Amino acid sequence: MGRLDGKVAIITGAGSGQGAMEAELFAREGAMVVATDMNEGHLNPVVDDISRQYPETVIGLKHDVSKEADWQRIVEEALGAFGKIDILINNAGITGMTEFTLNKLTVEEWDKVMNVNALGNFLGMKHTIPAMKRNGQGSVVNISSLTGISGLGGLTAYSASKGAIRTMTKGAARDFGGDHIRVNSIHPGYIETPSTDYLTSNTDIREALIAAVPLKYLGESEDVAYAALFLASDEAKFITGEELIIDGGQTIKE
Ligand SMILES: NC(=O)C1=CN([C@@H]2O[C@H](COP(=O)(O)OP(=O)(O)OC[C@H]3O[C@@H](n4cnc5c(N)ncnc54)[C@H](O)[C@@H]3O)[C@@H](O)[C@H]2O)C=CC1
Ligand SMILES: CC(=O)C(C)=O
Repeated sequence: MGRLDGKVAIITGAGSGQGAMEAELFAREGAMVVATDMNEGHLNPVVDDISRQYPETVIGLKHDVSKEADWQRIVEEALGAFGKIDILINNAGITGMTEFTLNKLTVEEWDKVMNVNALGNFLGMKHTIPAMKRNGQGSVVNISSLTGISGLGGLTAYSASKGAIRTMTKGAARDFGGDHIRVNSIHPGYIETPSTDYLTSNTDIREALIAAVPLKYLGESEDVAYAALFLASDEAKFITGEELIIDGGQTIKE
C-alpha cells in the first residue's frame, strides 16, 4: 500500500532539488505524477528516471508557473492523462539576485521574483482548485520558506514573495475548507540543492549556516519531500491553513 495510492499530483519545479525528490517519492508512494518545470533539460532526465522505476506513473510537461496560459494547458493535459487532480505541490521558485539590499533592488528584479513565486502559487491554486472541487476533495502544499516568516536581509523580493505565499495559503484554506480542499505551507530553512550552491559551496558560509542549526546539518531535499508527502496525503486530513517549518531547529521558539 502506498501512502498516495490512487491520487494524481501536479508538482512544479520538478526538474531539480526538492521538486525532483517529491516527484520520485510521490510516484514511489503510488501517485500518478504530473512533473512540470520551465527547464526541460533538467526535467526530462528526472521523468525518465521515475518512469524506469515506476512505469506509467509520470508525465513531464514544460511549464512556466508565472504564465496563466501555461497553467490552463497543464491542467488540461493532467486531466487528459489521468482524469482528475487531487494534489498540487506549488514548489517552483527562484531566489532572484542575492545581496541586493532594499535600496538597490530594481523594479524588474522585484517583478521577476514576485511573478514566479507569488503569482505562480496563486495561478496554480486558481487553475487546479476547480478540478479538485469537481473531484470532491484536494490538497495543496505551497512551498514558502523561513524567509516568508522572518524575512532575510538582502533577499527583499524573495522574502516578500514567500510571505505572500504564507498568507495566501491561509486565505485559500478558509475559502475552500467547505469543499474538502486543504491548503498548507511548508517553510524550509537551508536545504542543500542547486538553489543554495552559491552559499554552501563557500566553506566559511557553510560552517556558519550549520552552526546556526541545532541538528547540525543543512537540510536535504528528502527532509522537505517527506513533509510534503504527509500534508498531501489523507494522513493530514484534519490539517489546513497550517505552516510547517523544516529547519533543523534553527528557529525553535520558546
Ligand atoms: N533550498 C533551500 O534552501 C530553500 C528552498 N526553498 C524553496 O523551495 C523550492 C524549491 O527550491 P530548490 O529545490 O532549492 O530549488 P532548485 O533551484 O533546485 O529547483 C527549482 C526548480 O524550479 C524551476 N523553476 C524556476 N522558475 C520556474 C518557472 N517560472 N516555472 C517553472 N519552473 C521554474 C527551476 O527550473 C528548477 O528546476 C523553491 O520554491 C524555493 O524557494 C525555500 C526555502 C529554502
Ligand atoms: C535559502 C532560503 O530560501 C531560506 C533559508 O529560506
